[in-house]
Amino acid sequence: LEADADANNDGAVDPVDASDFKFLRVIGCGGYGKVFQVRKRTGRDEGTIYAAKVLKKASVMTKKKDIAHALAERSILEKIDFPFIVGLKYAFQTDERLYLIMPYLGGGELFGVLDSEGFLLEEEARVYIAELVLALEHLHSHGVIYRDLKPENIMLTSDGHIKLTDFGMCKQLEAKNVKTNTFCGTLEYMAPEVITAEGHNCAADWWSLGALTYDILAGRPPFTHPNRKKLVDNILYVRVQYHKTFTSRAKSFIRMFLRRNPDQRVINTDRIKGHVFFSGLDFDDVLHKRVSPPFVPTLADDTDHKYFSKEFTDCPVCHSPAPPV
Ligand SMILES: c1ccc2[nH]c(C3CCN(c4ncnc5[nH]ncc45)CC3)nc2c1
Repeated sequence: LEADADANNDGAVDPVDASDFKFLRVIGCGGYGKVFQVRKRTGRDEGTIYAAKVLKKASVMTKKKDIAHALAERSILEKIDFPFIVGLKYAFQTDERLYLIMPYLGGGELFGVLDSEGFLLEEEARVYIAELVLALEHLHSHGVIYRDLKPENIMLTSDGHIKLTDFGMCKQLEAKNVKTNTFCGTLEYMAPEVITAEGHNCAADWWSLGALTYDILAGRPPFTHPNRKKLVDNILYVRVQYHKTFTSRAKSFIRMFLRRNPDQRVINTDRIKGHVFFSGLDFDDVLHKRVSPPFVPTLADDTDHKYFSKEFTDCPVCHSPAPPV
């Protein structure tokens, strides 16, 4: 794979493998693998900090088609280069593991900001929503449906702008319990047609954007319930309630997307970007990061992991940072 290479000084390419990285700490852990903070030991980018997602093949890819699917999805990521979508810097594999090396995003999850703020004002929220609109527009223009847009997949860079991460390869596999084949991930932002597996297209991502916008403004998703069955029923059948703090333009914006019939959902990005919710916001300024984000992480250095859960970074037992062999 072309991503298995690292141009050296004379332009020749050297293969990259796990030994080219010092594994510093765990920053994410799921049923099918872990994500480590790593430092490159070699090449022109020696010293650079990356996030290394390490996927255990045996536990996730029991069929050749799963491996083919993961590699195909990986090759899409290698070709996508967009300000609000995390890139794939290197990708390589051993017999046991798949390695995806991505730029390290020190700001942690967007919703870490919201956890500390509770909810955002419309003026603040719409900067993030505008960046997400551009990210979805770009993905869809490349024929990629994100399908799993949710808070934990939206990270912040050190300058406070957003990056979409993961693209569902691991999360999709991680979320699907291979034994029962039932989806066990986050349902709150998932479109009805994805939940009922009726097949979906890019409209599913716009539903999720509506649910995310509601959450950022209200401090909770539009559909919640402690019981998963009742949560699904709410998503499929219950009318959305808007607190009186929602402005009419915010309700109008969200209502474009929270329509249960995907054919009635607004998916035209000119109409979306032209909505009064974004009035006064220049999307060319958004694209070129000329619009300041509402929050800029305060990071001491390029390895600062203060916005990552100590459950991972400090756990000495189950998450040893020793390089996976
Ligand atoms: C399987 C198992 C555990 C996982 N943890 C993740 C998260 C971990 C945090 N992420 C990132 N953090 C920092 N820089 C990052 N750059 N790119 C991503 C990233 C996002 C992914 N995905 C997983 C999939």
